[in-house]
Amino acid sequence: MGNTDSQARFVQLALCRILDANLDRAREGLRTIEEWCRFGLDNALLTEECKQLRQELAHWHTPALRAARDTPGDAGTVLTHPKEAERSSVQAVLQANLCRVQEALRVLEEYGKVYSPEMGAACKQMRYRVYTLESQLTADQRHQLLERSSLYLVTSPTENLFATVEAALKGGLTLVQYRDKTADDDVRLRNAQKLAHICRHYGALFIVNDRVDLAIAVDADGVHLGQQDIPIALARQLLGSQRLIGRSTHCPEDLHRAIDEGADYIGVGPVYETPTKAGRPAAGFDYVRYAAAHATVPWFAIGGIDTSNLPDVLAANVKRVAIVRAIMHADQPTLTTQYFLSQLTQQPLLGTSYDH
Ligand SMILES: Cc1ncc(COP(=O)(O)OP(=O)(O)O)c(N)n1
Ligand SMILES: Cc1ncsc1CCOP(=O)(O)O
Ligand SMILES: [Mg+2]
Repeated sequence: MGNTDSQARFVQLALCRILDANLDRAREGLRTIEEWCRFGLDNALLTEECKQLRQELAHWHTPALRAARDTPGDAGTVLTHPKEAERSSVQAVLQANLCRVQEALRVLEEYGKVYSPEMGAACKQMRYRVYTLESQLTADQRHQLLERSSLYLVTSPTENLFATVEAALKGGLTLVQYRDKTADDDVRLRNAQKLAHICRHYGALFIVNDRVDLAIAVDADGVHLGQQDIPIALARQLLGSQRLIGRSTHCPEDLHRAIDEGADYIGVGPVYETPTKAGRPAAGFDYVRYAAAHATVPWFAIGGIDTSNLPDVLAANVKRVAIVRAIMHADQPTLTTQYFLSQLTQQPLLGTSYDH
C-alpha cells in the first residue's frame, strides 16, 4: 500500500474515532439531562426532546464508526480534571452535561463536514436545539423555584445590605428582590450585580424592582413591576419568555389584569399600611382573602408583615409573604428568616391549587 493510501486510511480511522467518541459523549450527556427532565421536573416535553435528540444521534452512530473504537489505546481516558470529580448540585450536573453535549455536537459538526456533510449539517441543527433546551431548562427551573418559594425578601437601602441578604439566604431564603428608590443608577447597577452574584451562589432567584434595563444588565431572573411601572407586555418583549415578571396588585381588578397580561407572580397588598411604602393605603384582609380564592399564579402578601402579625396573615389563607423591614432590620436575619419559613412551610405549598 502506498504511503498516501496509508496516510488516508490513518486519517479516516482517526476521524471515525473522533465521531464515535463524540456521538457517545453527546448521547450520554443528553441521557443525563433527560433523567432530570423526567424525574426532577416532570416535564414531558423536555424529556421527549432529549429522547428525540438521542435517537437522531443514534441514527448517525453506525457500526463503521463503532468499529473504529479503541478505548485501550485512547490517551484521553486517563485525562481528568478535578472539577470532573465532583458536582455541587443538580444544577451543576445539568450545566456540565449541557456544555458536554454542546461541545460534542460542535465537534461532530466540524469533523462531520469531512466525513459526511449531511451529518455535519444535522449536528449543527441539533446543537441549536440544545441551546434552546438549555433556555427552556433554565426557565423551568425558575418557575419551579418560584413555586417552591414561600418567603420573598424585598431589600431596602441599609448599610449592611449584602450581609443581611446573605444572612437571610443562609437561613433558607430562595427569592430576593433588589429595591432602592433613592440611589443613583451607577450604585443601583453595582448593588444589583453583587446581589445577583450572591443569590446565584445560594441558588436563589434574584428579581430587580422596577427596572428592566438593570435586570437585563445583571442577568437577573426577572423584574417586579408596580401598577405605575411599564406594562407587562413591554417587559415581556424586553425580557423574553424565560424570565419572571411580577406585578403589584392592590384590588381584584389589578389581580385579574396582571394574570391576564401574563404575570408569573403577583404581590398582594399592602396588607397593613407601612412606612416602607408611604402613602399607599392598606388593601386589607378582604383583598388578601380574595387573592387566596382567585389567584391562579403564585402570590405574595406584602406590607407591614412581621413575626408578630404573621399568625393573622396566615389565618387569611396566605401561603407566601414578601418582607422588607422585618428581615432587613432584624438583629439576626438568619434566625428571623428561619422563623418565617418554619411558619410558612407548615402549610404545604404543593397542595396549593391554581385551578380554581
Ligand atoms: C413582591 C412585591 N410586591 C409589591 C411590590 C411593590 O412594588 P411597586 O408597586 O412597584 O412599588 P415599589 O416597590 O416600586 O415602590 C414589590 N416591590 N414587591
Ligand atoms: C414595596 C411594598 N409594596 C407594598 S408594601 C411594600 C413594602 C413592604 O415593606 P415592609 O415589609 O417593611 O412593610
Ligand atoms: Mg415599582
